Amino acid sequence: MVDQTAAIDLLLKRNSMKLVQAPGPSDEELATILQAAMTAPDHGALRPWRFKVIRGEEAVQQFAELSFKHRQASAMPFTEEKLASSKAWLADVPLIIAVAAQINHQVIEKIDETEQLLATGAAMTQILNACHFLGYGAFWSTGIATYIEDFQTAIGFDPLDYRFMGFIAIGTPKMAIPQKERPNYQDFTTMWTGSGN
Ligand SMILES: Cc1cc2nc3c(=O)[nH]c(=O)nc-3n(C[C@H](O)[C@H](O)[C@H](O)COP(=O)(O)O)c2cc1C
Repeated sequence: MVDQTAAIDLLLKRNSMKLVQAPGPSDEELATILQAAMTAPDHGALRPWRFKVIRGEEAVQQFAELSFKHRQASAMPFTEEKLASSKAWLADVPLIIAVAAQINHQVIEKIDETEQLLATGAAMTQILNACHFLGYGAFWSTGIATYIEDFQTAIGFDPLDYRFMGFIAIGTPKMAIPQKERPNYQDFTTMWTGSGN
């Protein structure tokens, strides 16, 4: 029996956590996290999301080095300070899931690119939620080289076919995750009661 109050309480407490370390999710937990992404809303059941799992020290470091190489060769290289802090961050991350939307051009008149991006973003949110539910820290980043086309191609997301949406760094939180003060939904919400209002 699902404890609905506990489930909602947990959902309301979701926070991103950037500072993570090993251990990352087990094989079984990783499967659960990725399966959670399959529950994302998805117009036309296109399943536009594509995931690349980058797991373990060697793979994560190769991904990091490739990102930094492209960033430093770009028109907007990091400062030495920013480079050092970004390297220090990724040095401890045990798992990265890089995500792209594979755009289906056949259906684009009915289900446009924005909708396909939204479905992929929703899948990424489900990954964040699943990590949180399992007690892992997770952080969605579009930093470093995410928007550099040569980097996108290098990791297998050729921009002709894919829209790279960034990566999620996942692991054991390095410290208790601080609970953020969230805005009140009422500040973002009005009632619409008909055209007379
Ligand atoms: C599409 C997207 C890209 C993001 N990219 C970055 C990023 O590159 N750097 C960063 O500091 N935060 C980035 N964030 C924000 C963090 O993932 C996180 O949401 C933020 O720190 C607020 O924490 P919260 O999720 O607990 O509210 C991004 C969020 C989204 C949705």
